[in-house]
Amino acid sequence: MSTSRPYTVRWGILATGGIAKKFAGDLLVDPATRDAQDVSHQIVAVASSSSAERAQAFIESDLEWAAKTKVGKPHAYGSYEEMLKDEQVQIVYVATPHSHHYANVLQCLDAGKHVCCEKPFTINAEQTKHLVDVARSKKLFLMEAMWIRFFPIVREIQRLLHEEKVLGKLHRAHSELGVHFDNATPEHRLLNPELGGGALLDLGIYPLTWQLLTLFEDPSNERQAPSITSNVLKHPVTGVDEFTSLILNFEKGHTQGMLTANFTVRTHSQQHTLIQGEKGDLTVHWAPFRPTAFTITLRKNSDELGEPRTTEFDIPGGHGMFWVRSELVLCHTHRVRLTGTYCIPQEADACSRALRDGKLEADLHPLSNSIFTMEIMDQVRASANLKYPESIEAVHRS
Ligand SMILES: NC(=O)C1=CN([C@@H]2O[C@H](COP(=O)(O)OP(=O)(O)OC[C@H]3O[C@@H](n4cnc5c(N)ncnc54)[C@H](OP(=O)(O)O)[C@@H]3O)[C@@H](O)[C@H]2O)C=CC1
Ligand SMILES: O=C1OC[C@@H](O)[C@H](O)[C@H]1O
Repeated sequence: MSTSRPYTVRWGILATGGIAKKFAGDLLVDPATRDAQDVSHQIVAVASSSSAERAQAFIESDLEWAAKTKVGKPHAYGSYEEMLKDEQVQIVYVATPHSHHYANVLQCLDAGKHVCCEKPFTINAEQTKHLVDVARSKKLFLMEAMWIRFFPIVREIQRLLHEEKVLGKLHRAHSELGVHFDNATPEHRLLNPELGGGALLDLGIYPLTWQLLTLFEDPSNERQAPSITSNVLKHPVTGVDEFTSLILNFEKGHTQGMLTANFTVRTHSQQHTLIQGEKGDLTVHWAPFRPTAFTITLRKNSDELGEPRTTEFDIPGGHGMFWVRSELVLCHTHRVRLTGTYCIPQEADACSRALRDGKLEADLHPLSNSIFTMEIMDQVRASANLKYPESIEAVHRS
Protein backbone atom coordinates (compact mmCIF):
# COMPACT_ATOMS: atom_id res chain seq x y z
CA MET A 1 0.00 0.00 0.00
CA SER A 2 1.36 3.42 -0.96
CA THR A 3 1.81 5.96 1.82
CA SER A 4 2.17 9.02 -0.42
CA ARG A 5 -0.71 11.48 -0.57
CA PRO A 6 -3.34 10.84 -3.25
CA TYR A 7 -3.60 13.19 -6.20
CA THR A 8 -6.84 15.11 -5.72
CA VAL A 9 -8.65 16.36 -8.79
CA ARG A 10 -11.10 19.27 -8.53
CA TRP A 11 -14.33 18.73 -10.47
CA GLY A 12 -17.01 21.07 -11.77
CA ILE A 13 -20.34 19.42 -12.61
CA LEU A 14 -22.05 20.96 -15.65
CA ALA A 15 -25.84 20.26 -15.56
CA THR A 16 -27.92 18.75 -12.79
CA GLY A 17 -29.97 16.00 -14.46
CA GLY A 18 -30.23 12.27 -13.88
CA ILE A 19 -26.75 11.08 -14.79
CA ALA A 20 -25.02 14.09 -13.20
CA LYS A 21 -26.54 13.04 -9.91
CA LYS A 22 -25.17 9.49 -10.24
CA PHE A 23 -21.72 10.60 -11.37
CA ALA A 24 -21.36 13.28 -8.69
CA GLY A 25 -22.68 10.90 -6.05
CA ASP A 26 -20.03 8.36 -7.01
CA LEU A 27 -17.30 11.00 -6.76
CA LEU A 28 -18.20 11.39 -3.09
CA VAL A 29 -17.51 7.77 -2.21
CA ASP A 30 -14.28 7.46 -0.26
CA PRO A 31 -11.62 6.03 -2.65
CA ALA A 32 -10.19 4.02 0.24
CA THR A 33 -13.23 1.75 0.04
CA ARG A 34 -11.99 0.65 -3.38
CA ASP A 35 -8.34 0.48 -2.38
CA ALA A 36 -7.56 3.42 -4.63
CA GLN A 37 -4.74 5.02 -2.68
CA ASP A 38 -3.34 7.22 -5.41
CA VAL A 39 -6.26 9.46 -6.45
CA SER A 40 -9.17 11.23 -4.86
CA HIS A 41 -11.92 13.59 -6.01
CA GLN A 42 -13.33 16.87 -4.84
CA ILE A 43 -16.41 18.56 -6.30
CA VAL A 44 -15.72 22.27 -6.10
CA ALA A 45 -18.59 23.59 -8.24
CA VAL A 46 -21.96 22.66 -9.68
CA ALA A 47 -23.62 24.67 -12.46
CA SER A 48 -27.19 24.60 -13.63
CA SER A 49 -28.40 26.47 -16.71
CA SER A 50 -31.79 26.76 -14.99
CA SER A 51 -30.82 28.63 -11.81
CA ALA A 52 -28.33 28.83 -8.96
CA GLU A 53 -31.13 27.54 -6.70
CA ARG A 54 -31.32 24.37 -8.77
CA ALA A 55 -27.55 23.89 -8.47
CA GLN A 56 -27.85 24.49 -4.72
CA ALA A 57 -30.70 22.00 -4.43
CA PHE A 58 -28.61 19.45 -6.35
CA ILE A 59 -25.84 19.86 -3.79
CA GLU A 60 -28.10 19.78 -0.74
CA SER A 61 -30.71 17.20 -1.62
CA ASP A 62 -29.53 15.12 -4.58
CA LEU A 63 -26.02 14.75 -3.28
CA GLU A 64 -27.05 14.99 0.37
CA TRP A 65 -23.78 16.80 0.78
CA ALA A 66 -23.93 17.35 4.51
CA ALA A 67 -24.68 13.71 5.17
CA LYS A 68 -21.96 12.39 2.91
CA THR A 69 -18.95 14.59 3.44
CA LYS A 70 -17.36 17.08 5.74
CA VAL A 71 -15.31 18.53 2.89
CA GLY A 72 -16.11 22.16 1.97
CA LYS A 73 -19.28 22.52 -0.07
CA PRO A 74 -19.12 23.12 -3.81
CA HIS A 75 -20.07 26.54 -5.13
CA ALA A 76 -23.49 26.63 -6.82
CA TYR A 77 -23.62 28.54 -10.11
CA GLY A 78 -26.71 29.61 -12.06
CA SER A 79 -24.99 29.39 -15.44
CA TYR A 80 -22.32 27.24 -17.06
CA GLU A 81 -20.34 30.35 -18.13
CA GLU A 82 -20.01 31.52 -14.55
CA MET A 83 -18.70 28.18 -13.35
CA LEU A 84 -16.14 28.05 -16.14
CA LYS A 85 -14.59 31.26 -14.80
CA ASP A 86 -13.95 29.56 -11.43
CA GLU A 87 -10.23 28.92 -11.18
CA GLN A 88 -10.79 26.18 -8.64
CA VAL A 89 -12.39 24.02 -11.32
CA GLN A 90 -9.79 21.80 -12.96
CA ILE A 91 -11.93 19.37 -14.95
CA VAL A 92 -15.58 19.59 -15.98
CA TYR A 93 -18.00 16.68 -16.22
CA VAL A 94 -20.50 17.55 -18.99
CA ALA A 95 -23.92 15.95 -18.47
CA THR A 96 -26.25 17.85 -20.78
CA PRO A 97 -28.33 16.15 -23.54
CA HIS A 98 -26.32 14.98 -26.60
CA SER A 99 -27.44 18.03 -28.61
CA HIS A 100 -25.49 20.28 -26.24
CA HIS A 101 -22.27 18.28 -25.78
CA TYR A 102 -20.38 19.86 -28.66
CA ALA A 103 -21.15 23.45 -27.65
CA ASN A 104 -20.65 22.79 -23.92
CA VAL A 105 -17.32 21.00 -24.38
CA LEU A 106 -16.10 23.81 -26.66
CA GLN A 107 -17.08 26.31 -23.96
CA CYS A 108 -15.11 24.33 -21.36
CA LEU A 109 -12.03 23.99 -23.56
CA ASP A 110 -12.16 27.69 -24.44
CA ALA A 111 -12.17 28.40 -20.71
CA GLY A 112 -9.04 26.26 -20.30
CA LYS A 113 -10.74 23.35 -18.51
CA HIS A 114 -10.06 19.65 -18.93
CA VAL A 115 -13.23 17.75 -19.88
CA CYS A 116 -14.98 14.43 -19.38
CA CYS A 117 -18.19 14.48 -21.46
CA GLU A 118 -21.08 12.02 -21.44
CA LYS A 119 -21.77 9.67 -24.34
CA PRO A 120 -22.40 10.02 -27.22
CA PHE A 121 -19.56 12.49 -27.48
CA THR A 122 -21.30 14.70 -30.04
CA ILE A 123 -23.99 14.53 -32.72
CA ASN A 124 -21.58 13.67 -35.55
CA ALA A 125 -17.94 12.73 -36.17
CA GLU A 126 -16.94 16.15 -37.54
CA GLN A 127 -17.91 17.75 -34.24
CA THR A 128 -15.90 15.15 -32.31
CA LYS A 129 -12.87 15.76 -34.54
CA HIS A 130 -13.13 19.48 -33.97
CA LEU A 131 -13.22 19.01 -30.17
CA VAL A 132 -10.20 16.71 -30.36
CA ASP A 133 -8.28 19.31 -32.41
CA VAL A 134 -9.13 22.08 -29.96
CA ALA A 135 -8.21 20.00 -26.90
CA ARG A 136 -4.89 18.97 -28.45
CA SER A 137 -4.03 22.52 -29.50
CA LYS A 138 -4.74 23.78 -25.98
CA LYS A 139 -3.04 20.76 -24.35
CA LEU A 140 -6.17 19.89 -22.40
CA PHE A 141 -7.37 16.44 -21.38
CA LEU A 142 -10.52 15.26 -23.14
CA MET A 143 -12.49 12.03 -22.77
CA GLU A 144 -15.89 10.64 -23.67
CA ALA A 145 -17.50 9.10 -20.59
CA MET A 146 -18.12 5.71 -22.19
CA TRP A 147 -17.89 4.23 -18.73
CA ILE A 148 -18.08 0.53 -19.62
CA ARG A 149 -14.64 0.84 -21.23
CA PHE A 150 -13.25 1.14 -17.69
CA PHE A 151 -15.13 -1.73 -16.06
CA PRO A 152 -12.89 -4.57 -14.84
CA ILE A 153 -15.50 -7.06 -16.07
CA VAL A 154 -15.13 -5.71 -19.61
CA ARG A 155 -11.36 -5.92 -19.46
CA GLU A 156 -11.61 -9.45 -18.10
CA ILE A 157 -13.91 -10.44 -21.00
CA GLN A 158 -11.41 -8.98 -23.47
CA ARG A 159 -8.55 -10.83 -21.78
CA LEU A 160 -10.45 -14.13 -21.93
CA LEU A 161 -11.49 -13.71 -25.57
CA HIS A 162 -8.37 -12.12 -27.03
CA GLU A 163 -5.47 -13.34 -24.88
CA GLU A 164 -6.56 -16.60 -23.27
CA LYS A 165 -8.74 -17.34 -26.33
CA VAL A 166 -11.19 -19.25 -24.17
CA LEU A 167 -13.67 -19.58 -27.09
CA GLY A 168 -10.94 -20.29 -29.66
CA LYS A 169 -11.47 -18.48 -32.93
CA LEU A 170 -14.36 -16.02 -32.69
CA HIS A 171 -17.21 -16.39 -35.19
CA ARG A 172 -19.97 -13.92 -34.35
CA ALA A 173 -21.43 -11.57 -31.77
CA HIS A 174 -24.98 -10.42 -31.15
CA SER A 175 -25.59 -7.41 -28.93
CA GLU A 176 -28.67 -5.40 -28.08
CA LEU A 177 -30.18 -2.73 -25.89
CA GLY A 178 -33.87 -2.03 -25.70
CA VAL A 179 -35.46 0.12 -23.03
CA HIS A 180 -38.99 1.27 -22.36
CA PHE A 181 -39.84 4.62 -20.82
CA ASP A 182 -43.39 4.69 -19.49
CA ASN A 183 -43.95 8.40 -19.74
CA ALA A 184 -41.77 9.32 -22.68
CA THR A 185 -43.41 12.21 -24.50
CA PRO A 186 -42.20 13.68 -27.81
CA GLU A 187 -40.35 16.29 -25.74
CA HIS A 188 -38.31 13.66 -23.86
CA ARG A 189 -34.62 13.78 -24.81
CA LEU A 190 -34.84 10.25 -26.21
CA LEU A 191 -37.59 11.15 -28.70
CA ASN A 192 -36.83 14.79 -29.36
CA PRO A 193 -34.74 15.54 -32.48
CA GLU A 194 -33.85 18.98 -31.06
CA LEU A 195 -32.05 17.16 -28.22
CA GLY A 196 -30.37 14.57 -30.46
CA GLY A 197 -32.98 11.91 -29.64
CA GLY A 198 -33.15 8.43 -31.17
CA ALA A 199 -32.17 4.90 -30.25
CA LEU A 200 -28.83 4.82 -32.06
CA LEU A 201 -27.02 7.69 -30.35
CA ASP A 202 -28.39 7.12 -26.88
CA LEU A 203 -28.70 3.33 -26.66
CA GLY A 204 -27.18 1.78 -29.79
CA ILE A 205 -23.80 3.15 -28.76
CA TYR A 206 -23.63 0.45 -26.06
CA PRO A 207 -24.23 -2.64 -28.24
CA LEU A 208 -21.95 -0.99 -30.82
CA THR A 209 -19.26 -0.64 -28.16
CA TRP A 210 -19.71 -4.35 -27.34
CA GLN A 211 -19.10 -5.16 -31.02
CA LEU A 212 -15.96 -3.02 -31.02
CA LEU A 213 -14.72 -4.50 -27.75
CA THR A 214 -15.16 -8.08 -28.93
CA LEU A 215 -14.90 -8.38 -32.74
CA PHE A 216 -13.21 -5.14 -33.88
CA GLU A 217 -10.55 -5.32 -31.16
CA ASP A 218 -9.97 -9.06 -31.65
CA PRO A 219 -6.25 -9.14 -32.58
CA SER A 220 -6.99 -11.28 -35.65
CA ASN A 221 -9.11 -8.41 -37.03
CA GLU A 222 -6.14 -6.03 -36.79
CA ARG A 223 -8.58 -3.20 -36.07
CA GLN A 224 -9.91 -3.28 -39.62
CA ALA A 225 -13.12 -1.24 -39.93
CA PRO A 226 -16.22 -3.36 -40.63
CA SER A 227 -18.42 -3.07 -43.67
CA ILE A 228 -21.89 -2.22 -42.40
CA THR A 229 -25.47 -2.61 -43.48
CA SER A 230 -28.18 -1.12 -41.34
CA ASN A 231 -31.90 -0.65 -41.09
CA VAL A 232 -33.87 1.97 -39.25
CA LEU A 233 -37.54 2.33 -38.35
CA LYS A 234 -38.40 5.93 -37.53
CA HIS A 235 -40.70 7.10 -34.76
CA PRO A 236 -44.06 8.03 -36.33
CA VAL A 237 -44.36 11.32 -34.45
CA THR A 238 -40.86 12.76 -34.03
CA GLY A 239 -39.01 11.01 -36.89
CA VAL A 240 -35.99 9.96 -34.80
CA ASP A 241 -34.84 6.34 -35.08
CA GLU A 242 -36.99 4.17 -32.83
CA PHE A 243 -35.59 0.78 -33.93
CA THR A 244 -32.09 0.51 -35.39
CA SER A 245 -30.21 -2.63 -36.41
CA LEU A 246 -26.74 -3.11 -37.88
CA ILE A 247 -24.90 -6.03 -39.42
CA LEU A 248 -21.14 -5.63 -39.30
CA ASN A 249 -18.77 -7.74 -41.37
CA PHE A 250 -15.24 -7.85 -40.02
CA GLU A 251 -13.46 -9.23 -43.09
CA LYS A 252 -9.98 -9.49 -41.61
CA GLY A 253 -11.14 -11.33 -38.48
CA HIS A 254 -13.75 -13.20 -40.53
CA THR A 255 -16.49 -12.54 -37.98
CA GLN A 256 -19.95 -11.07 -38.21
CA GLY A 257 -21.67 -8.85 -35.68
CA MET A 258 -25.34 -8.01 -35.35
CA LEU A 259 -26.68 -5.33 -33.09
CA THR A 260 -30.02 -3.82 -32.37
CA ALA A 261 -31.33 -0.95 -30.23
CA ASN A 262 -34.75 0.55 -29.59
CA PHE A 263 -36.54 2.69 -27.04
CA THR A 264 -39.92 0.95 -27.15
CA VAL A 265 -39.49 -2.58 -25.87
CA ARG A 266 -37.08 -3.57 -23.14
CA THR A 267 -34.51 -6.25 -23.75
CA HIS A 268 -35.93 -9.02 -21.61
CA SER A 269 -33.17 -11.47 -22.12
CA GLN A 270 -30.84 -11.31 -19.16
CA GLN A 271 -28.09 -11.75 -21.67
CA HIS A 272 -27.75 -8.77 -23.95
CA THR A 273 -24.51 -9.77 -25.63
CA LEU A 274 -23.67 -13.20 -27.00
CA ILE A 275 -20.23 -13.96 -28.40
CA GLN A 276 -19.77 -17.29 -30.18
CA GLY A 277 -16.50 -18.95 -31.00
CA GLU A 278 -15.28 -22.33 -32.17
CA LYS A 279 -15.22 -23.73 -28.61
CA GLY A 280 -18.40 -22.24 -27.15
CA ASP A 281 -20.31 -19.13 -26.14
CA LEU A 282 -19.83 -16.21 -23.80
CA THR A 283 -22.92 -14.27 -22.73
CA VAL A 284 -22.86 -10.98 -20.85
CA HIS A 285 -25.66 -10.43 -18.35
CA TRP A 286 -27.86 -7.33 -18.08
CA ALA A 287 -27.17 -4.44 -18.31
CA PRO A 288 -25.13 -3.54 -21.40
CA PHE A 289 -24.36 -0.17 -19.76
CA ARG A 290 -23.52 -1.67 -16.36
CA PRO A 291 -22.57 -5.34 -16.76
CA THR A 292 -21.95 -7.32 -13.60
CA ALA A 293 -21.64 -10.94 -14.76
CA PHE A 294 -20.86 -13.17 -17.72
CA THR A 295 -21.32 -16.87 -18.46
CA ILE A 296 -19.07 -19.10 -20.49
CA THR A 297 -20.53 -22.33 -21.89
CA LEU A 298 -18.05 -24.51 -23.69
CA ARG A 299 -19.27 -27.08 -26.20
CA LYS A 300 -18.77 -30.79 -25.46
CA ASN A 301 -19.13 -31.49 -29.17
CA SER A 302 -20.84 -29.81 -32.11
CA ASP A 303 -24.34 -30.52 -30.71
CA GLU A 304 -23.95 -30.61 -26.96
CA LEU A 305 -23.18 -27.82 -24.57
CA GLY A 306 -21.21 -28.28 -21.37
CA GLU A 307 -21.97 -26.80 -17.98
CA PRO A 308 -22.33 -22.99 -17.87
CA ARG A 309 -19.87 -21.19 -15.61
CA THR A 310 -20.78 -17.71 -14.43
CA THR A 311 -18.40 -15.05 -13.21
CA GLU A 312 -19.82 -12.21 -11.15
CA PHE A 313 -18.27 -8.87 -10.36
CA ASP A 314 -19.19 -6.82 -7.32
CA ILE A 315 -19.83 -3.09 -7.51
CA PRO A 316 -19.75 -2.23 -3.82
CA GLY A 317 -21.39 1.11 -3.06
CA GLY A 318 -21.97 3.85 -5.58
CA HIS A 319 -23.33 3.46 -9.07
CA GLY A 320 -20.02 2.32 -10.47
CA MET A 321 -19.04 5.38 -12.44
CA PHE A 322 -15.52 5.50 -11.13
CA TRP A 323 -14.40 2.05 -10.19
CA VAL A 324 -15.27 -1.44 -9.44
CA ARG A 325 -13.72 -3.61 -6.84
CA SER A 326 -14.29 -7.08 -8.06
CA GLU A 327 -14.20 -10.60 -6.86
CA LEU A 328 -14.52 -13.47 -9.23
CA VAL A 329 -17.15 -16.00 -8.32
CA LEU A 330 -17.86 -19.16 -10.23
CA CYS A 331 -21.53 -19.97 -9.89
CA HIS A 332 -23.88 -22.88 -10.30
CA THR A 333 -22.44 -26.09 -8.97
CA HIS A 334 -18.93 -24.64 -8.91
CA ARG A 335 -19.37 -21.85 -6.43
CA VAL A 336 -15.82 -20.87 -5.80
CA ARG A 337 -14.78 -17.48 -4.49
CA LEU A 338 -11.39 -16.70 -5.92
CA THR A 339 -9.01 -15.15 -3.47
CA GLY A 340 -7.83 -11.60 -3.88
CA THR A 341 -9.63 -8.52 -5.01
CA TYR A 342 -8.39 -6.15 -7.59
CA CYS A 343 -9.18 -2.57 -8.25
CA ILE A 344 -9.06 -1.06 -11.64
CA PRO A 345 -9.50 2.58 -12.41
CA GLN A 346 -12.86 3.53 -13.76
CA GLU A 347 -13.76 6.62 -15.62
CA ALA A 348 -13.30 9.31 -12.96
CA ASP A 349 -10.19 7.69 -11.49
CA ALA A 350 -8.86 7.35 -15.04
CA CYS A 351 -9.37 11.10 -15.56
CA SER A 352 -7.51 11.88 -12.31
CA ARG A 353 -4.61 9.64 -13.18
CA ALA A 354 -4.35 11.14 -16.65
CA LEU A 355 -4.27 14.67 -15.22
CA ARG A 356 -1.73 13.65 -12.62
CA ASP A 357 0.46 12.08 -15.31
CA GLY A 358 0.05 14.97 -17.76
CA LYS A 359 -1.78 12.82 -20.34
CA LEU A 360 -4.25 14.39 -22.73
CA GLU A 361 -6.36 11.29 -23.27
CA ALA A 362 -7.24 8.12 -21.39
CA ASP A 363 -5.28 4.97 -22.23
CA LEU A 364 -8.38 2.79 -21.94
CA HIS A 365 -10.58 5.02 -24.08
CA PRO A 366 -8.52 7.12 -26.46
CA LEU A 367 -10.17 9.79 -28.56
CA SER A 368 -9.70 7.70 -31.70
CA ASN A 369 -12.34 5.30 -30.26
CA SER A 370 -14.84 8.13 -29.99
CA ILE A 371 -14.15 9.39 -33.52
CA PHE A 372 -14.51 5.86 -34.93
CA THR A 373 -17.78 5.29 -33.05
CA MET A 374 -19.22 8.58 -34.28
CA GLU A 375 -18.16 7.77 -37.87
CA ILE A 376 -20.07 4.48 -37.74
CA MET A 377 -23.16 6.20 -36.34
CA ASP A 378 -22.88 8.90 -39.04
CA GLN A 379 -22.83 6.18 -41.68
CA VAL A 380 -25.94 4.51 -40.27
CA ARG A 381 -27.80 7.82 -40.08
CA ALA A 382 -26.76 8.78 -43.62
CA SER A 383 -28.05 5.51 -45.04
CA ALA A 384 -31.44 6.13 -43.39
CA ASN A 385 -31.47 9.85 -44.21
CA LEU A 386 -31.70 10.58 -40.50
CA LYS A 387 -30.75 14.21 -39.98
CA TYR A 388 -30.90 16.39 -36.90
CA PRO A 389 -31.68 20.10 -37.10
CA GLU A 390 -28.76 22.06 -38.58
CA SER A 391 -28.44 23.99 -35.32
CA ILE A 392 -27.15 20.85 -33.58
CA GLU A 393 -25.35 19.22 -36.56
CA ALA A 394 -23.24 22.30 -37.32
CA VAL A 395 -19.47 22.47 -36.79
CA HIS A 396 -18.05 25.85 -35.80
CA ARG A 397 -14.41 25.77 -36.86
CA SER A 398 -13.07 29.32 -36.98
N1 LIG B 1 -23.29 6.89 -18.79
C1 LIG B 1 -24.55 6.58 -18.54
O1 LIG B 1 -24.87 5.52 -18.00
C2 LIG B 1 -25.63 7.54 -18.92
C3 LIG B 1 -25.35 8.59 -19.74
N2 LIG B 1 -26.32 9.49 -20.07
C4 LIG B 1 -25.97 10.61 -20.97
O2 LIG B 1 -25.97 11.80 -20.19
C5 LIG B 1 -26.57 12.87 -20.90
C6 LIG B 1 -27.67 13.48 -20.03
O3 LIG B 1 -28.66 12.52 -19.77
P1 LIG B 1 -29.65 12.63 -18.49
O4 LIG B 1 -28.88 13.01 -17.30
O5 LIG B 1 -30.42 11.38 -18.47
O6 LIG B 1 -30.57 13.84 -18.97
P2 LIG B 1 -31.50 14.75 -18.07
O7 LIG B 1 -32.55 15.26 -18.98
O8 LIG B 1 -31.87 14.06 -16.82
O9 LIG B 1 -30.54 15.96 -17.65
C7 LIG B 1 -29.95 16.80 -18.61
C8 LIG B 1 -29.61 18.13 -17.93
O10 LIG B 1 -28.99 18.96 -18.89
C9 LIG B 1 -29.32 20.31 -18.65
N3 LIG B 1 -29.83 20.94 -19.87
C10 LIG B 1 -29.27 22.01 -20.48
N4 LIG B 1 -29.96 22.37 -21.55
C11 LIG B 1 -31.00 21.51 -21.64
C12 LIG B 1 -32.09 21.37 -22.54
N5 LIG B 1 -32.25 22.20 -23.59
N6 LIG B 1 -32.98 20.39 -22.33
C13 LIG B 1 -32.83 19.55 -21.30
N7 LIG B 1 -31.81 19.62 -20.41
C14 LIG B 1 -30.91 20.60 -20.57
C15 LIG B 1 -30.32 20.35 -17.51
O11 LIG B 1 -29.59 20.67 -16.33
P3 LIG B 1 -29.51 22.17 -15.78
O12 LIG B 1 -30.90 22.71 -15.82
O13 LIG B 1 -28.99 22.00 -14.43
O14 LIG B 1 -28.58 22.94 -16.67
C16 LIG B 1 -30.80 18.91 -17.42
O15 LIG B 1 -31.14 18.56 -16.11
C17 LIG B 1 -27.03 12.30 -22.24
O16 LIG B 1 -26.16 12.69 -23.26
C18 LIG B 1 -27.00 10.79 -22.06
O17 LIG B 1 -26.61 10.10 -23.23
C19 LIG B 1 -27.58 9.38 -19.56
C20 LIG B 1 -27.92 8.34 -18.75
C21 LIG B 1 -26.98 7.31 -18.38
O1 LIG C 1 -26.58 5.78 -21.14
C1 LIG C 1 -27.71 5.37 -20.95
O2 LIG C 1 -27.89 4.21 -20.29
C2 LIG C 1 -29.13 3.89 -19.72
C3 LIG C 1 -30.28 4.35 -20.56
O3 LIG C 1 -31.49 4.09 -19.92
C4 LIG C 1 -30.13 5.82 -20.85
O4 LIG C 1 -31.20 6.29 -21.67
C5 LIG C 1 -28.85 6.05 -21.58
O5 LIG C 1 -28.63 7.42 -21.79
